[in-house]
Amino acid sequence: MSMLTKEDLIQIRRDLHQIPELALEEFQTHDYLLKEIAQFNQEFLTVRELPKLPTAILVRVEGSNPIKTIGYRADIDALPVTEETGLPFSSNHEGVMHACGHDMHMTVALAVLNYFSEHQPKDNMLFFFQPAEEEKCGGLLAYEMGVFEGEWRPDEFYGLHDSPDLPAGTIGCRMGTLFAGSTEVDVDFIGTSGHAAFPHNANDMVVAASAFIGQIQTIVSRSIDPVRSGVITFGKFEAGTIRNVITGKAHLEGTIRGLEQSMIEELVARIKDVAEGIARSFNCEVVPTFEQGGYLPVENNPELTKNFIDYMEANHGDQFKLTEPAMTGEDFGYLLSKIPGTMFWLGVDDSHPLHSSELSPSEDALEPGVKAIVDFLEYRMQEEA
Ligand SMILES: CC(=O)N[C@@H](CCC[C@H](N)C(=O)O)C(=O)O
Repeated sequence: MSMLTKEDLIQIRRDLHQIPELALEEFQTHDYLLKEIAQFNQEFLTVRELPKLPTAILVRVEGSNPIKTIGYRADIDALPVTEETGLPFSSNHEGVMHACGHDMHMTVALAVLNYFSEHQPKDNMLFFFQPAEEEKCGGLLAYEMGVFEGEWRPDEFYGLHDSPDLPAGTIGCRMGTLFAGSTEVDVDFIGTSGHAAFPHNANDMVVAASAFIGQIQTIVSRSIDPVRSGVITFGKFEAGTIRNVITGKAHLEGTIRGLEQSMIEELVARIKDVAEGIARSFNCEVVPTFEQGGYLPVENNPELTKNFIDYMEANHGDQFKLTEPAMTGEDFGYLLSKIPGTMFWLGVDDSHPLHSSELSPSEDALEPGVKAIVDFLEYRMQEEA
């Protein structure tokens, strides 16, 4: 088992929880991870940093008699959320929080790496501490800069996401699509600014953007077959500066989700229709822009995922659950489109959902999660390719 004790795991998690950083700004996190890794047995390890992706860390573990390389990825970024957990180890970074549990992901990955630094694996291993999952697609950035080449290219890739909906320590997975694809959408409104007292001399973009939001939320509910699944969420609404000025500008940021790319394309087309309609009815400019980047659906490789599920059901049956697809996005979907692998859930048993300012994953998930993953990876290396 991992040479890190439960107390070590909890301390690492809490240290990381206090220093959450946004996509591509994970500098303190990077330094913390390097410091922890430097304390591991270095005999089999090669640590690699990426000048063009300076907060990323790759660690290669030399196998004793390798026939393949197994990759394990953990995302390291946080969200612009003001923490409201009231925990004694709450975020020290104002307005930033590990509201998606990536502190848990990093802790589990460190523990798994620590184990294999003490117990040389038969096959090579590659640990990827990845920046920028929540936005800016760190996995795609790394892949496109050629990181995963030669001895740094895994033959199969694994990664997890924490799930507040599953009991602490439970592993969840499914064949096929685990997570939705997502496309980011920004919408800019251009009208005419003016005095609050003379609305007839202005063109109020708070009203136009609000009408847009109202109409947008009829797309899924009124024009999509209810047995299919799609999501449109606008999480950011910026308009205006003071109560007595009519703003001539508004800016919205949202996200579109679908389990098939065709659903996302359908929603994009309908959003464009609504934008054109609002522009006409409010006599203003409405400019939507769309960006998918690396947020492809997370498609679990059939052979590797069957192997994963069969192993978990046979050896951790009381700790394993087949799950339904989720409308979360994950840029691990991009990496899995290039390198076969499996993403799975780790239950953290919390009443608060992912991205909540009160998310508080159960630390009881850490030890059983590490053990299940170490056991599976050792099993994976016993099998011939
Ligand atoms: C697991 C998770 O919460 N992932 C994020 C991925 C965000 C992708 C992109 N920035 C977007 O907003 O579509 C999620 O929000 O699902």
